[in-house]
Amino acid sequence: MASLAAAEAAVESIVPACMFAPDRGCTDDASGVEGSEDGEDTNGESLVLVSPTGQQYDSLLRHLRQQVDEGCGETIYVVGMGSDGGDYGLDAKDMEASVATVRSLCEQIEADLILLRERMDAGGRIRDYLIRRRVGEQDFLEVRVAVVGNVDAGKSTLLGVLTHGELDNGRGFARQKLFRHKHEMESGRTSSVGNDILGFDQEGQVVNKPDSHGGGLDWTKICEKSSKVITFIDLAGHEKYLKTTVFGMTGHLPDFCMLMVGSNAGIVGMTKEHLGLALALNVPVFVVVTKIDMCPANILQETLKLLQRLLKSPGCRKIPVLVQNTDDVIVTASNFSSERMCPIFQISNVTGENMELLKMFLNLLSSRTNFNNDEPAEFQIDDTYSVPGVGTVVSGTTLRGMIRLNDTLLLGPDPLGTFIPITVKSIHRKRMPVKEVRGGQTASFALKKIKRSSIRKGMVMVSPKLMPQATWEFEAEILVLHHPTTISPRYQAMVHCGSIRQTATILTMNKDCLRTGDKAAVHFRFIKTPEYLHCDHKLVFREGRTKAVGTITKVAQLIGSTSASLVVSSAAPPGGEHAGGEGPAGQAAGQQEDLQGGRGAPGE
Ligand SMILES: Nc1nc2c(ncn2[C@@H]2O[C@H](COP(=O)(O)OP(=O)(O)OP(=O)(O)O)[C@@H](O)[C@H]2O)c(=O)[nH]1
Repeated sequence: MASLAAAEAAVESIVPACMFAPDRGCTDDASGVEGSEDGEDTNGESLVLVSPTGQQYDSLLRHLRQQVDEGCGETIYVVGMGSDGGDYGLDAKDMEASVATVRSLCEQIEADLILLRERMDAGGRIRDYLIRRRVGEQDFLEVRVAVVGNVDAGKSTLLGVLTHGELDNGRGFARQKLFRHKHEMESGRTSSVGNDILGFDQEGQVVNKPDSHGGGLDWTKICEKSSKVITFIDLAGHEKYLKTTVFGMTGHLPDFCMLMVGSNAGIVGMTKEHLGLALALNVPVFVVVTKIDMCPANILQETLKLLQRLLKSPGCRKIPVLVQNTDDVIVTASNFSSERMCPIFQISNVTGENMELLKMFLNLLSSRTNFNNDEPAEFQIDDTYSVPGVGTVVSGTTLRGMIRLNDTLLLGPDPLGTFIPITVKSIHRKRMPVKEVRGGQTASFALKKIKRSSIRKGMVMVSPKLMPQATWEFEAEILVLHHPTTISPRYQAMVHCGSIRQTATILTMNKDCLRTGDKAAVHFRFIKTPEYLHCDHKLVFREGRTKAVGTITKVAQLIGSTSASLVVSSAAPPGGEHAGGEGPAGQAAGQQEDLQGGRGAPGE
């Protein structure tokens, strides 16, 4: 990415992990209450846990519940820390009493308490615990990690090693278990957006147990045994599959991005491109440097040096942190989603060196988005299948709300902007039949009486309460990351927004032309079909080497349906099926759309 490349600053040292104090402990929350209300000193917090009064206990409980909610079901909790965030430590007796208090708090919120580490300070012991809310037998916390990096960085190999528990031979052994398409098997390259899952039990142990004959993984068993499931979105490294990679990053809603770098090859090919994409979409990135078994020490050091320069450059503004032991894992995982920190792991898929640190880190990652189950449901479709004996199946991500069996949702928009009512007849989550799915969960739905050909990626299934509208046009604030010359009205490129992927034309913009580095408010129009869009959604606008990122600011409403039973589509696509780029820019715009802020009132 040009802006990254241009901006690499020569800053040298990698920041040690220890400079980041764990910030998700009980300290600041509870102490804010106890410290001030009860006049405790800075060590008051650690002592409050030893024998809390009824009032203190209630406040500790309230704060723990809030922390766990904010952490989407889990948090790292430090026992023996002062209210100023400093380490104080407790003697064995006080530690025992404090842990008993925390355990009792955990029982109240139905969570497990798992010891991560114990360290000694001048005042005594300090312990970090993982507190994870218990979920039902069929339920688990879900975290999505997009896996990117240049060709040959070892992405598929690492996923093979992690999910199948067997090391690689350096000649492609581990990755064979993941290949899904024949041409990939032949060329050894990943072209599809693949999904692999890694389950962790309450103790943080990997539960994946490949079948001893075929080496296959039983997803149902993994999910049943897991309290946390990491879904890896394995994205292609080769430039020719960039479209798929961008789709994976926008459409599969990753919580985090794992950027893989081959230590011997260094920062080459698509590495910067992929990093830039993650940054543009605000997805926190951690880096895994592979092949350390075969890399001479001086080359590894050079790669690490270039990597940290890139991460610290003004285009990235990250704080690279080398993860070398379990303490570093806990500190980086505790601060990862909130800070600008970028943890860096150095691993070998062949010897397994540092693999345990990476696994521990993955187990401690928590989803970044808190979903409210009471909101009207919204599900975005990122793939469709025809399953023999079942019919049409759509897969995708639940963006919000809950979807239950037999719910009626509106599916659309079709090329006319229409949404049609459909009933959910069966739901699968990670290949398991379930009765409901919630915001943040991926799922597949079997749909009755609908042809696969009438469903596109980018369509949605939403609650009728949302009265969905389709739109041909929208406005976005965009930043041009790279363009060889200048962009002006009528320019066309592919817009990626969530699972939408469609060419759009620039109708107007608030500047005459745009060059690399320019920001502008741009009015776009899709060329083929209207789409279901939201304000504030991130988008990527790209064509060849041209890349821009942005945020939707206004959505023009054109057509839609207002209830499950009422389907309205009075307007034909203005300018015909392929209007964009042909007729004058203003012609279509002049018909009936009016750019409104937000989603506005539903149309008729
Ligand atoms: N010695 C050694 N070889 C490795 C390691 N990781 C991967 N390899 C080898 O590197 C080659 C490329 O690995 P892949 O996993 O296919 O790379 P990729 O990043 O998935 O490549 P694409 O799918 O094309 O994007 C394979 O031959 C692996 O066996 C490692 O840690 N050490």
